[in-house]
Amino acid sequence: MPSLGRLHLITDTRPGRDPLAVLRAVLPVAHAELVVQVRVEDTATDRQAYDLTRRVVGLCAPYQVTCLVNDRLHVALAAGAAGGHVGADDLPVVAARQVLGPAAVLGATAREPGTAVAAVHAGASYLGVGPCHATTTKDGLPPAIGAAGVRAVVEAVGVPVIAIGGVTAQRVPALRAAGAYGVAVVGALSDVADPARVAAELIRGLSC
Ligand SMILES: Cc1ncc(COP(=O)(O)OP(=O)(O)O)c(N)n1
Ligand SMILES: Cc1nc(C(=O)O)sc1CCOP(=O)(O)O
Ligand SMILES: [Mg+2]
Repeated sequence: MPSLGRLHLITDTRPGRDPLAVLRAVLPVAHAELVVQVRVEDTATDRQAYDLTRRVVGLCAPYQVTCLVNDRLHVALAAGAAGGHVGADDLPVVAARQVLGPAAVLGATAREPGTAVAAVHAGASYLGVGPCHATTTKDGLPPAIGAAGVRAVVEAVGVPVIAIGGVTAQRVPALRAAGAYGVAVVGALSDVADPARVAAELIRGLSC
């Protein structure tokens, strides 16, 4: 299993966004500290997800950057990604592990310690934990759990915890202090004029 980067860039495929331009800017700054999770809108076709993933895998390869695919594990396998990420509406973690095989990176969403422990027993190699803070990127999320909620999960499991939801460079130190191994971001890198500069700030915070 590849060692896990601490900065997870989740592709922003909302209208008007250019996830590949953001990735091209961030890769030379982040190198192997980066993980890219290809996440497409539910309305996207598998072909669109596959084509985007192939391009991401191709961009990541020279930097030894891990590429994962959200939800659509068949796309991950077909496109040569290193693994995938599943949540409560996706394949159960144990089934996702069967699909991907023992060597793949498999992330699972957990919002509290009980789900987190179950996901690790079922085969998750890391956990996405949140929403840490309010976010406008995704609708329908439960209330933010804050750094304290992240700490509760960290104390319950032995796999890397990736904090997600409203994460900014300013918020990284508190999340790291709570035991987060890394962070996953959409808007922090997609909604800014200079994603390379922000990626460098995020990585500085994650290195402490
Ligand atoms: C790192 C990380 N953490 C959490 C999620 C959310 O996954 P999920 O709950 O399945 O929701 P969708 O992203 O599928 O809408 C994630 N993708 N990555
Ligand atoms: C895709 C996703 N999942 C979340 C969860 O808590 O499960 S929060 C989120 C969106 C994160 O975007 P931003 O960095 O712009 O807040
Ligand atoms: Mg999902």
